[in-house]
Amino acid sequence: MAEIKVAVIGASGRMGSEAVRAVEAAEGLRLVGAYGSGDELGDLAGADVAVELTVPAASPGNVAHCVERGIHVVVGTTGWDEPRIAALRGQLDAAPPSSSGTGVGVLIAPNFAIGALLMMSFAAKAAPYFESVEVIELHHPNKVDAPSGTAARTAGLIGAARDHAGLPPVPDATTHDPDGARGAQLGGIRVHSVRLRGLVAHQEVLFGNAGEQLTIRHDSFERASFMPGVIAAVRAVADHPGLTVGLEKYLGLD
Ligand SMILES: NC(=O)c1ccc[n+]([C@@H]2O[C@H](COP(=O)([O-])OP(=O)(O)OC[C@H]3O[C@@H](n4cnc5c(N)ncnc54)[C@H](O)[C@@H]3O)[C@@H](O)[C@H]2O)c1
Ligand SMILES: O=C(O)C1=N[C@H](C(=O)O)CCC1
Repeated sequence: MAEIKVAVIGASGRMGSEAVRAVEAAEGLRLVGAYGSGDELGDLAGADVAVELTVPAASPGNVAHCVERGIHVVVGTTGWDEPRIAALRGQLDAAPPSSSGTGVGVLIAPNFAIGALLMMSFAAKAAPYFESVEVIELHHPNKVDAPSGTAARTAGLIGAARDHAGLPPVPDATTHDPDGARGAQLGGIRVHSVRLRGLVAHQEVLFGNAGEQLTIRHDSFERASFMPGVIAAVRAVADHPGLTVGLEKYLGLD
């Protein structure tokens, strides 16, 4: 297999610095560029694949820059809502071919950890069987976005599974909540965001029926937990032209 040239955007950050080390240690991958805030991206030093790990405000611009140059992108940055995704689809339609002559591939991965992918898959599987469900995501206090990308994705999967099963809305008698104590509502699913010193990235999905509860919990204790997924995505993105949302699609876990 030919060597894959990789650039990391957001290379000084918590995830980016870990990704730099993981790429350097991975067989068949060569780190050709590491970019931080304010750096000129240019042609990304001839990279075949860019790993984008920055902030929601910068990510769409960075991804567009890569796509316009035929560079595949693995995106870990959160904040990719529907309007942003629609704009990216348009950019992909107009993209030049990649260095290998194939269509450009972009993966948006709300979570790279294998356990988190399974947690989301299990939650989608359980969703049709429970009357009530709520998502609690818990992260380090330096995180700038809420709810987490993982929680938004989980709520979307659960909502779709409930709709498909013809379930009614989640029961909730609340009529007075002036301070937003019931959390955010994403597609009809309540999501609660905790920010606590000492945490990394954690999520619980609570399902309830009369007389029983199912809790599905995932914990990332270290950012090392994300790196096998980042490397797998870098290796696979060129084989998946166009936009893919969710690493589970590459791994056959969906
Ligand atoms: N998909 C996953 O599994 C996963 C896991 C952890 C974090 N994340 C997400 O990854 C993103 C980064 O998280 P983090 O904890 O590393 O954040 P961080 O704040 O530690 O790092 C972000 C870095 O991006 C840099 N940056 C900002 N604008 C930039 C630009 N225009 N060009 C280049 N660099 C720029 C910042 O200077 C900083 O070094 C967040 O959106 C987070 O939610 C995703
Ligand atoms: O630390 C973060 O920030 C994380 N962001 C992603 C999210 O928002 O879901 C993945 C988990 C860690």
